[in-house]
Amino acid sequence: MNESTGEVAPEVQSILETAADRPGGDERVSVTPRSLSAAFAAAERDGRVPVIAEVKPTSPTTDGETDADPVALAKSMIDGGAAALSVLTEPEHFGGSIENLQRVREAVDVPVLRKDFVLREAQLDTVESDVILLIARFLGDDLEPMLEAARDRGFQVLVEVHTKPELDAAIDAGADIIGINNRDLAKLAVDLATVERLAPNVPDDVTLIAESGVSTVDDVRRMREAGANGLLIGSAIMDGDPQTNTQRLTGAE
Ligand SMILES: O=C(O)c1ccccc1NCC(=O)[C@H](O)[C@H](O)COP(=O)(O)O
Repeated sequence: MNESTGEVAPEVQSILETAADRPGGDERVSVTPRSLSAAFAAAERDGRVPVIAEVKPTSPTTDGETDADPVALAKSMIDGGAAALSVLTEPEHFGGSIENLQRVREAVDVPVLRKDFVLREAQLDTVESDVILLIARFLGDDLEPMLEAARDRGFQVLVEVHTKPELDAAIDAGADIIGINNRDLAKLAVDLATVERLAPNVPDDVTLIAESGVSTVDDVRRMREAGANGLLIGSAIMDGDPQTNTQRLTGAE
């Protein structure tokens, strides 16, 4: 783990410890990705808010765990208008799996984000996805080499930030898709003002994604007004009927 991690909630400390122990893939992956920007543009043309809907069986801040079939969940999110999907592959704290990602990506034709805590280059080779998440806080000085290593394999890279220094680091590293996480991993508290505060510092040619804590149509509008090109939404879609929930949120404008 990188020195720059700083203080994090005990749940996140546990996530990082298990992530550090997880092996990488045996062979270098080579991805031909489905374009996230094309998927967002298609959604905009249809009048849908570009939403990356997340298959998230559980999390440290969720009660219980769903045993619903991830492929059925994914298809209902797409029927609800999701432009892209995110699939948790972290097993211990989020109930995710590599198999879930593989099955979902095979079953749909939209871009699929691998949502995990990737800390080392070899972990990029665990499985193919169209987009991969790198979290600036956990990578520190390794962010730029990891971004390059991911792009060399064909991945589109979503770099997640929560603070202005992390945003500056992401921009310096050359990130062209940046997710501002409204969830503070030090306390697990969510504050939508995070996106509002940081978004004005994001260059116009960067695709900006508002992550976490978006529950209502008003939240969607608030994040869009702050400048988000797309939104990553998990709990509010998973809680109840995923198709109806996705339809409500993608139809917010
Ligand atoms: O969701 C959590 O409880 C969580 C706890 C600790 C670290 C990360 C966590 N979430 C990861 C995510 O990035 C979210 O799943 C994603 O942004 C969607 O958030 P939400 O719409 O609030 O479910």
